Amino acid sequence: MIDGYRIWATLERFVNHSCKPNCEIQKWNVNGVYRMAVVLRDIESGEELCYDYNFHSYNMNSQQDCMCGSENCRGVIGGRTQRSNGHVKEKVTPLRPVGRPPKDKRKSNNKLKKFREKQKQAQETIAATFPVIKPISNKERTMARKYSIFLVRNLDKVRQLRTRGPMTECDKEESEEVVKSTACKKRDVFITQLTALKTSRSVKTRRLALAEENSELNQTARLAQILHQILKNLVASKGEDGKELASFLTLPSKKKHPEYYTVIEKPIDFHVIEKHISQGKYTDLKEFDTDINLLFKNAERYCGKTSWVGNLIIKLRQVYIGSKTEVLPLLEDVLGETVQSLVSEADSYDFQDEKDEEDEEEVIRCVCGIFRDEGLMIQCEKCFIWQHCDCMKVKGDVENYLCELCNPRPVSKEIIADPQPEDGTPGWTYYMTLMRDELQVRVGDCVYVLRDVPMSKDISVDSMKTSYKLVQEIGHDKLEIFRIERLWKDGNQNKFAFGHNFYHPHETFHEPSRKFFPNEVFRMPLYEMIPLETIIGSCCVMDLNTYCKGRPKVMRDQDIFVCEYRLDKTAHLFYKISKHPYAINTKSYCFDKFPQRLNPKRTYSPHEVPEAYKTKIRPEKQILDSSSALRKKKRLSLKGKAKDPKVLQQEEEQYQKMEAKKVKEKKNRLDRIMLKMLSTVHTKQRIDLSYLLDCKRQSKKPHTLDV
Ligand SMILES: C[S@@+](CC[C@H](N)C(=O)[O-])C[C@H]1O[C@@H](n2cnc3c(N)ncnc32)[C@H](O)[C@@H]1O
Repeated sequence: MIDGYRIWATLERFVNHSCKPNCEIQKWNVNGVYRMAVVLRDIESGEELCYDYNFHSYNMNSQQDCMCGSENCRGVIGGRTQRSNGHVKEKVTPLRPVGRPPKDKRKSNNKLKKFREKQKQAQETIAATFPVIKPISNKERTMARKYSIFLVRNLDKVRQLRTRGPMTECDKEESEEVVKSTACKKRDVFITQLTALKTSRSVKTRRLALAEENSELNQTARLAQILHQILKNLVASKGEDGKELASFLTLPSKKKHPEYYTVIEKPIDFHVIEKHISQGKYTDLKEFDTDINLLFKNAERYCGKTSWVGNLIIKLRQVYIGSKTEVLPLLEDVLGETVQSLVSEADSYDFQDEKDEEDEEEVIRCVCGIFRDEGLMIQCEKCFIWQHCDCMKVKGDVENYLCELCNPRPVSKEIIADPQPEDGTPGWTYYMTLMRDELQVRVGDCVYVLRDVPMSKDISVDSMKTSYKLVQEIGHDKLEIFRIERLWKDGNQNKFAFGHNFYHPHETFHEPSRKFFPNEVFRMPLYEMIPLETIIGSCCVMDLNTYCKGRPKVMRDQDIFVCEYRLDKTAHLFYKISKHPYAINTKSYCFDKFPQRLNPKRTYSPHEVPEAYKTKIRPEKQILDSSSALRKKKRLSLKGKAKDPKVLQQEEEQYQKMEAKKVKEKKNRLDRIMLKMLSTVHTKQRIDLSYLLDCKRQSKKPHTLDV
């Protein structure tokens, strides 16, 4: 550990940065564990060791000044390859290790070379086949990515090039007009709404108006475009006979089929949904989802699940899920992070649940405690539960097999992994489960791990330093969450686990505006090896979909965490986890499903805004309010001593003057502090904090302080 940010690090943490270093940091893979090595050049006696941090600078405006004193000092620590204030820093040749470059470097260099060659070849082929299309500008590219315009436009172009040769001017105008007219059609409704809203908002500031336009209307309009696309896919999907599947799903005439309207409480069809989209009714995917599912359910209810319409609905559902997944990146762009769960909602509930019900009777209960249907399984003749043959040390062909409860016998709860990992260390035995006293820990489990317990002087036994036996003195908030990926006993029968950590939100680097679930954690790619002694207890980290469905039995609520993202090594960047390893069994014998799926919302925790700041009372007013309360108190205490009303009025006026003077003094002091702060900020990079004064502006004349 060379980063002392989270836990106590090793000696290497004291190595300072230099722009002209005499060491470098290399990453080595030692038995599957990453190690950082400080590799030295020839060092003079007494020479200070230093290496080039080359940090990725998180905040380009507040980089740390470098004091290495070397000739080519870059002035700041790190950011060698980054742009700083618009300039690329001078490139410094890094110190190269002697001999062959590390394996991964060689590989990536080769890959890059191959990729460039392939790219060149592809470009040559394209140039030979088609006339060259003028490359699009950066601005166009950004817009094209955002709205997928590029794809449509170029697809048309390429198609035309293939069929009829180059596009004529006339063709161009035609295709542009089609794109323009559809875009206009979609936008018109919202522009009308926008104008209506603008007129009713004339009292508000322009900035506020802009913000509202961006966050609400713009979002709805962009969402509408995507929903149109999904609906278009649904309506256009065809069955085996070539007929459009959706053509059977239009609402019947009320006169001809009045019975339909007595059976179906909320009739809906694709035309209604399209109308809702065009009117901007859908502000999130959930509302749209509800309507589409209602349409499917109505059809199933009226015609029956097993009818030909029922079969048609199954196909349409698949098209629907496929279309949603296709536009997922666009949806994420418009709606934010929680889209994945919404997209997977329909499939998870409608299909998975049915499947679960079918398999419900097949109960797995094995000594390993793992509820996974894997390897050869055997069923108890008496209680009908299934067990893993490997765990029970039986072969699949045993007749009249009875589990350890129906036929009581001693069984080991430490299950050896079969086969042993190929890259395992010779002399070590790898396990699927191991016992830490009474606690059974399994590969795939999440556990609380105790780390670096400050040792009190009277504890003389060294092994107690990080033992679970000290947990009562530590408190659960000091524990780390750890996913076990390997378990083994070394040659001396010491037990170890290998796996990775999860970070809590406060341990990550994130924008202040990022929201979190209260029990959200993030998967870290830092792997480590821990003695089993350091494991305190079990917990459970779930993917969002399963988290919304229910809870594993025998797991306390406070030990449940939800994880949707993994972090990079620096804990700076968040990546969505597409496939979660170690899926949780959601069958009823080991999982309690909620009657209704949860819909958790992310909040600003752990950056909760103190209550006092949430109220709209301005600090000034608060001071005045509290002082008037004091005065009232005073007056009450003087009750009984009659005073001349004139004297009272004079006193009141005097008091008000004093208060006003105090407020003025405070204001002056604040101005002085702000001006002082301002003088420390680099002139070119001033930060505009004027928005902080917005609430003042609404009631008073504009503030002129340029912060
Ligand atoms: C890993 S620590 C190095 C050890 C640190 N000097 C100490 O005594 O604990 C990194 C910190 O040391 C300081 N530092 C290291 N190299 C520096 C340099 N060239 N110029 C200025 N500060 C430096 C910075 O404060 C930096 O955040």
